[in-house]
Amino acid sequence: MPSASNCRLYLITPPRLDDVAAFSRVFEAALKAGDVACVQLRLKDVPDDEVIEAATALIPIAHDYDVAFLINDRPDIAKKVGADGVHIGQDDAPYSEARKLLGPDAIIGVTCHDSRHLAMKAGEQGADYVAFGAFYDTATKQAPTRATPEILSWWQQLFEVPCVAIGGINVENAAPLVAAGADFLAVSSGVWSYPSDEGGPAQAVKAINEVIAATPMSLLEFDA
Ligand SMILES: Cc1ncc(COP(=O)(O)OP(=O)(O)O)c(N)n1
Ligand SMILES: Cc1ncsc1CCOP(=O)(O)O
Ligand SMILES: [Mg+2]
Repeated sequence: MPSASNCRLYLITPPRLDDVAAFSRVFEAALKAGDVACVQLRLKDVPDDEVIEAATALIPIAHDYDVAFLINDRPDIAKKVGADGVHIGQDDAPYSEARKLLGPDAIIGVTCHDSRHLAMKAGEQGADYVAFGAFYDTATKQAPTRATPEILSWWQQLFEVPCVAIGGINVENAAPLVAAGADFLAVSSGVWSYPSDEGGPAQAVKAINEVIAATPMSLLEFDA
């Protein structure tokens, strides 16, 4: 039986930001264009100083729009820059360490790939969300697993902790994940690489919000 979806957009920054001032302008236009619940600063293989510089520029903008700001991989940097939390993967700092460092109010999300077991473990530990993926092909990361939408329906039906869908999500392919029960769609290239002659990232944020608004939740059948 279809019911209204509460799904929201979760932005992941591009993996490199060569010009933080220029990106800040694009970032603000994107946040102005439609609902965004959360932003994750995901700069890979760059010195800490670059992460700190980007976070220092982007956090005030995110907070102006009531958007939570997370740091990828690094609870220590999240604490240092005053971020709202951290996203950790299975090869990053353990959940318990991140929670100890950041305290009870921080948002801590955990990568669970396509694993029910990892998600139940993260949920029991106290994670604020569990992330499943990759749902589609993506050039942003060599994703080690491919998830199917049934895992979202399974999680949505059984647990209170929100679930995030990630991996290759864009305006065209977002709807089945909303219908399957994703609480958040985590999107990077589907927003930042949206063609400028079609309105660029701001238009992508608007269009994904329109897809979310037009898509009721209609949970899939799953194996028990
Ligand atoms: C929301 C969200 N989900 C999954 C990931 C992937 O995290 P991880 O497996 O640690 O890989 P990297 O992002 O660190 O390359 C994520 N970052 N965000
Ligand atoms: C970080 C991450 N983890 C699994 S897929 C992925 C990449 C997300 O970026 P995109 O939305 O561009 O596929
Ligand atoms: Mg990681």
